Amino acid sequence: MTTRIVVKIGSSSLTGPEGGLNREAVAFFAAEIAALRKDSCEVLLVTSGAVAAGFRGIGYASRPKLLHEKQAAAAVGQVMLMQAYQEAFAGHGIPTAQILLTRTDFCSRRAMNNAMMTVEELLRQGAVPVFNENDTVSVDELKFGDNDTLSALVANLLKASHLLVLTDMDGVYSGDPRKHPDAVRYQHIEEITPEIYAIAGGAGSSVGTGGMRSKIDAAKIATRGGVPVFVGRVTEPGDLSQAAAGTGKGTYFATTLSSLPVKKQWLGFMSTPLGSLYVDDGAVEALLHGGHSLLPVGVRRIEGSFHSGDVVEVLGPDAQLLGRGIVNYDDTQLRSIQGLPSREIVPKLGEVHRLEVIHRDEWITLR
Ligand SMILES: Nc1ncnc2c1ncn2[C@@H]1O[C@H](COP(=O)(O)OP(=O)(O)O)[C@@H](O)[C@H]1O
Ligand SMILES: N[C@@H](CCC(=O)OP(=O)(O)O)C(=O)O
Repeated sequence: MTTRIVVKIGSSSLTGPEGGLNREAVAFFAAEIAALRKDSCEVLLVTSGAVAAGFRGIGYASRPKLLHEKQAAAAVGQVMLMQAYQEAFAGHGIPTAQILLTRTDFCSRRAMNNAMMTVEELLRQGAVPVFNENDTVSVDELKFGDNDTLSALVANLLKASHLLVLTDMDGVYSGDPRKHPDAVRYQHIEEITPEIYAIAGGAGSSVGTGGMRSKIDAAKIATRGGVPVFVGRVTEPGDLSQAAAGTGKGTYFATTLSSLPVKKQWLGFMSTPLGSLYVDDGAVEALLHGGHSLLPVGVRRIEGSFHSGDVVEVLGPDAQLLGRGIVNYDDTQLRSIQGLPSREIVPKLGEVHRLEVIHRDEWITLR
């Protein structure tokens, strides 16, 4: 069985500190990916660097901060980026293809199925699909925020064997090494806890976007979808194959979970919850360990306004996120039955199509 690998390359690895595209870096990564493919791996590439590559070409002295300026720079830089990859991979006899996505695309099952079919065909034909966010049409609140998240969504969707997130640090440290010289590197992170989030800071270089926090977010999404993750540096020939083999210069996030059906991926990582349900300890046990549905008796507090069929998030008594699900009541109905045993629901509301607040089949654990 072919090993399918998603490689994400951050801006910090593709551009200089003053911006502009480092074409030698593009050629280096193309050679690394070509070597992986010789080891009978399929490789999908998620690349940043469009904004960083393009901003000087459109007259900005430094990487823009305003959304429309970033979008203009990306529109210029994306052409430069793809041209550089096309030339670099052509030297290895590998065709490249451009896939531009936005978060809105991921919310559409139809768009995702179309994208998946295109990507599977490209892989069958021996091409390297090169993904980036479609910065021209993304808007601030909908942007992935960074390509780390995009790479995790792609890895889950295409059921990758590994996600390799390449950056300018050789892994996740106990603090940003730029600010904490005594920080120590984690070789492996078994569980992504609030303490791990606490050590992950923002972007390091002048061209980065997501920082280590977004890489932790991406690792959480990918491992939840059954994809192990590497975050680290690839600077010498052979480093990428080492990263894929588990001996890379970085941090590994393992997972024992299986890949998720597209519906659960959408529910967990692409949907927008319209409400929050706070539940009691009994409901926490039922949802996290019992494999049960959420019943009205376990609901303690409701926030937001929503209709039956919308997505809501569910939180425990400690306000920690437990997961997301499709709710079977609107918020008004649910407020009138919260805390009631199931036998009292029909007398209270009349006939309902489902007693469960969230049915197990329409639930995803995110804890
Ligand atoms: N705990 C941490 N461990 C390692 N790097 C960290 C940590 N917290 C913040 N960082 C910063 O995250 C940066 C990598 O993210 P970013 O700047 O977005 O790079 P990229 O362009 O590769 O995505 C590092 O250069 C580093 O300065
Ligand atoms: N679409 C943007 C992505 C920016 C981004 O995510 O940057 P990074 O944090 O360096 O991966 C670009 O190509 O510049």
